[in-house]
Amino acid sequence: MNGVPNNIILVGLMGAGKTTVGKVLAKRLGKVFIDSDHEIEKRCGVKIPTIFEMEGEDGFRKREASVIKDLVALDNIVLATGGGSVLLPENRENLREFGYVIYLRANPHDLWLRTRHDKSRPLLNTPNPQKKFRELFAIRDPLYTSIAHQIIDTGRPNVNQLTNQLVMQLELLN
Ligand SMILES: Nc1ncnc2c1ncn2[C@@H]1O[C@H](COP(=O)(O)OP(=O)(O)O)[C@@H](O)[C@H]1O
Ligand SMILES: O=C(O)C1=C[C@@H](OP(=O)(O)O)[C@@H](O)[C@H](O)C1
Ligand SMILES: [Mg+2]
Repeated sequence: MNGVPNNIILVGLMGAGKTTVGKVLAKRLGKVFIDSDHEIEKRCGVKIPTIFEMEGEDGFRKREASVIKDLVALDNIVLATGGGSVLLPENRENLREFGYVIYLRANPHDLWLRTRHDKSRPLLNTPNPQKKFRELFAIRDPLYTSIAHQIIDTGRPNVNQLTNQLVMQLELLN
């Protein structure tokens, strides 16, 4: 591969840091940052909770698959995906082929701590979001792992430390 791969894809559960780390990482690497959720919102003209309200999760997944299919035609980007992007086999294939997939991993408790004040994630709008995170982790951790070229545990370091670590590791790839 010789150094930093052309396209870098961040996957992981809600709160893993895909959007936050992705932005900083793209800047550091001189790549364009794209977030598939922002792209879906741009195309629809409404926010994600509204899409879930109007079309349900299935409707959202169809839009997400269509956006991912278009984004993997680009080049030299850092792509932050939505946490559920790995559910469809079609997306997993597209993402894995597109570039270097990094799974930002965190435990359900830390993910809950990071997201509990943010109301923009419809799947967490339940009486017991901590339980929801445990359930999502059980289903999705194997899916993220199945397409990842690299798995990073995000427990301790802050966003900047994490990005520094990632840049170093990417530069050392061969
Ligand atoms: N490694 C980290 N350490 C501490 N806080 C983090 C870390 N990664 C992300 N966060 C915080 O968690 C929240 C969710 O991050 P975000 O980038 O939106 O996650 P995602 O896009 O994966 O759902 C943000 O407030 C962000 O600052
Ligand atoms: O995990 C999921 O199914 C989702 C994650 C969200 O993105 P983040 O992972 O960036 O929070 C967003 O795509 C939507 O609310 C559904
Ligand atoms: Mg995000």
